[in-house]
Amino acid sequence: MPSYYPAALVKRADESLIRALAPGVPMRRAAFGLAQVVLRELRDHAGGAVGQKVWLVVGVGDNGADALWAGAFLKRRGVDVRALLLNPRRAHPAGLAAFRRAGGKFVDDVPDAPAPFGGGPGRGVVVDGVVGLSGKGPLRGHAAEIFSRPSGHRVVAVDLPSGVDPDTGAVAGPAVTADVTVAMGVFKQAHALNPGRCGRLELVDIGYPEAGFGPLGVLDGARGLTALGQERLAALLPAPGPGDDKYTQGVLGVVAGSPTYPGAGALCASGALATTSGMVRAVGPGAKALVAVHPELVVSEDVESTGRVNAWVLGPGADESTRALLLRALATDLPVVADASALRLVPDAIKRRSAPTVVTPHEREFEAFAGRPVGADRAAAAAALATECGATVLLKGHVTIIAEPGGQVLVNIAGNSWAATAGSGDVLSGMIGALLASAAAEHAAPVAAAIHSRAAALAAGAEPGAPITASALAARIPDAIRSARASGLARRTPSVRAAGRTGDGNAIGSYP
Ligand SMILES: NC(=O)C1=CN([C@@H]2O[C@H](COP(=O)(O)OP(=O)(O)OC[C@H]3O[C@@H](n4cnc5c(N)ncnc54)[C@H](OP(=O)(O)O)[C@@H]3O)[C@@H](O)[C@H]2O)[C@@H](O)CC1
Ligand SMILES: Nc1ncnc2c1ncn2[C@@H]1O[C@H](COP(=O)(O)OP(=O)(O)O)[C@@H](O)[C@H]1O
Repeated sequence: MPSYYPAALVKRADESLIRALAPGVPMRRAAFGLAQVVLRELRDHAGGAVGQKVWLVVGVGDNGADALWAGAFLKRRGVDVRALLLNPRRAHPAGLAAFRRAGGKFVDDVPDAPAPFGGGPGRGVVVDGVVGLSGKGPLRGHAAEIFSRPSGHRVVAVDLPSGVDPDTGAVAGPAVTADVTVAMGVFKQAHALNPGRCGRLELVDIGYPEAGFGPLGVLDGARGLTALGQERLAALLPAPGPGDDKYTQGVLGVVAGSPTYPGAGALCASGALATTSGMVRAVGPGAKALVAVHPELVVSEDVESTGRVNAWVLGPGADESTRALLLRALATDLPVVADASALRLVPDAIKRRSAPTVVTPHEREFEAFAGRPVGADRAAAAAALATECGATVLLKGHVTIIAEPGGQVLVNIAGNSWAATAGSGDVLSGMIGALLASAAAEHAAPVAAAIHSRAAALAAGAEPGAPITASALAARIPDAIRSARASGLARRTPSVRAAGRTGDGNAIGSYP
């Protein structure tokens, strides 16, 4: 079951839900859930709810109606709620009537909170009810003006931050940056693809059956993006058993580092060594320098004289002197991770492969390798390249997209940005390689990405964290694996109502 759905499917599912329940029931549940979140925000950031201010910025659709119904609930709880109707003639009639009946007031603007922007009196909540599932393009007119200036209030988005594309998460102009986004019923793709605009995620149960969508049908078998979750991650992490030795867990060959870039090779090897208790072989002109840093590596001169390996990592820190070696490894029928210099030096040989291949570009490498920029729809761009090349494409970033050649797309939401440091990609490719050589080969890329983000968080330390090096990240891989295995074992299946973004935001799923 995916966890993040395309908007068109959710609209159809909402229609089925309305038919299955009494009309208005899903929306009243949505509004009640929204009101609860706003009350919590007021208590946490404005010192209480009674008498505190909430501004509803209301568009013309059901998203605005959610805001108005929530405003009516809040008014009855003693909150001072005011609605700004962006288009008064087209505002949702029933929502408007409910808000009026509750004694809500109407305003023409949202005043800024008194400076400084600390918590306490004067600071309220602005509810973004401009657009939700049917939103297209940037915010316009008055809505653009309101949400473009930092008002000092907390911003709570209804379902989706307006101005953010519901399916791609792309922003093409003015858009809401929410502190909290209250998703109705199910998460949409933008919740995974643009966490920076969504802020904290809350999910409201509007009546979908908890154990799936069978009775409603519409979302059954749907494609979207699905959270990997702690239990799944823990289950996918390999661990040696009583019958294992260093060979049976998978042997990885690494062609990384060179006289020009010795450091990248060392970092790649550190990622690989920390992710498997099997064996890592270093091959090529950079190998001798690597063994000086990592004595566990088994070194050889070239691909032919290397003992048996189960997978290759090719490219981090490689230079022109490794080209022939890269081509020989690519010519084998073993699984390969092609990263960094390999993508630049031997792109055609990578694209020609029929054996399992993972390419791991960041956006600039993607453009050079694919011959076109990533564009606004990162998931679709990665999916298209994966289909074209018949390879797994791991597009790096805060949200890492992992697209499989068969159309499945996996997503890892880092949850923190400390991994944005030189060399951390080299560590990642080593990690993927180690898993690709192991029994966990099928999910090597998303599992490695999830552990990589977790290791970065551990290296950065407790909030608010501190800058890390790629070496520090690699040093925390064992802790990341240990904690992932432990929390997966401890965690029970979360209920829909309790679910929010998972701590590390790891997701695995498919793209239409
Ligand atoms: N039905 C239910 O029971 C439930 C519904 N739910 C809620 O309904 C929401 C979906 O509501 P919705 O489909 O009515 O559309 P919505 O997103 O409010 O857009 C309205 C109109 O705005 C316009 N517009 C588009 N882009 C724009 C822009 N950039 N700037 C300005 N205007 C723009 C465009 O109209 P147009 O201008 O094209 O005429 C569009 O049709 C969903 O997200 C959830 O919150 C939940 O409570 C669950 C139960
Ligand atoms: N803003 C960010 N938040 C979280 N992770 C990030 C961010 N930017 C980059 N990363 C991660 O850091 C790593 C950087 O890889 P890459 O760009 O190849 O660096 P290098 O080439 O220096 O090793 C990738 O795993 C990527 O997903």
